[in-house]
Amino acid sequence: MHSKEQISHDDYQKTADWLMSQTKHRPQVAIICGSGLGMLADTLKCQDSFAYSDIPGFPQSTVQGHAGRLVFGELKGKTCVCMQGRFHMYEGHSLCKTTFPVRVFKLLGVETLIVTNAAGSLADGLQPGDIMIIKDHVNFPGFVGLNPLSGPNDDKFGPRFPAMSGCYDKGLRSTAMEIGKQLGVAGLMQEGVYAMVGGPNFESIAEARLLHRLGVDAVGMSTAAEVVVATHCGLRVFGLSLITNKVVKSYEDSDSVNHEGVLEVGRLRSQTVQQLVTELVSRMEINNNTAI
Ligand SMILES: O=P(O)(O)O[C@@H]1C[C@H](O)[C@@H](CO)O1
Ligand SMILES: Nc1nc2[nH]cnc2c(=O)[nH]1
Repeated sequence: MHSKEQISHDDYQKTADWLMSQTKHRPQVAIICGSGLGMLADTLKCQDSFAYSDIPGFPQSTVQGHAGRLVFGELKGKTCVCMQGRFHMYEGHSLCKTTFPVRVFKLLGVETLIVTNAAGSLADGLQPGDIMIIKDHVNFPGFVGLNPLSGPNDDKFGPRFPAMSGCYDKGLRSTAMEIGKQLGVAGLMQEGVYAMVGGPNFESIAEARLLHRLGVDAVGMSTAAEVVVATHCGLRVFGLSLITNKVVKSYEDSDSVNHEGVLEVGRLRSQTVQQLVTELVSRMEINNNTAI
């Protein structure tokens, strides 16, 4: 299922055309909300929102904490589109389906993608409630050929062999750290490496130890595939992980992670994440690139 499914340029274009026929908003920034972080969409003014089930070609969200709505609106003078709910491999979607919205955003004229997620920390210095600014990722599904760019390359979006060095924009990362200082939350923030695994199970202790030894700071079940597709089509990317739990690395530790706990930390930190993203969008420079 994962390697065979192909989506044509026309399929992405049809969805983009439908959305442009339904809203006057022409977004410059897209935001993908992670588990428990859907409230980011609530900050948009003059909203037009669409249930995923009403959008032609869109996959459906099946995970608790992912509302399944695409929200357009204004944030600090920038036009944004916000995914209240994302798609994961473990839901049974192919990777090109999980990343379908990213290419639609490109066709809508989006220049910058903000990705957020809930993640478990491997790094000893990252505690639940901390915010990790993603400086790089490890795309584990890609190691075994599960890559959204597999199959014939669509040259209209980008090159066959895209570089991934520098895929998380350095300028946006340092602006975010600066904003953290001004908001008085610098103590909660640090940069780190995110790893995407397939899920849906959380890590065994041996897997956690392996990830830690490999230099992974936080692990989750999304994001890297979206960023690969965004980078391929030339979007500027900013990513953050809300650390919702520590990944258990010791056989003596009786802690155990669950999805409700993940959502709860999302609720507790929602306002801080919202302030950080709002201020980042406010300071962004937009080039007004034309859509493909
Ligand atoms: O959509 P994200 O990556 O934020 O969701 C994480 C990974 C799983 O979907 C879920 C586990 O609680 O949270
Ligand atoms: N794989 C993984 N995903 C998460 N999402 C939130 N916490 C975790 C975690 O500990 N592991």
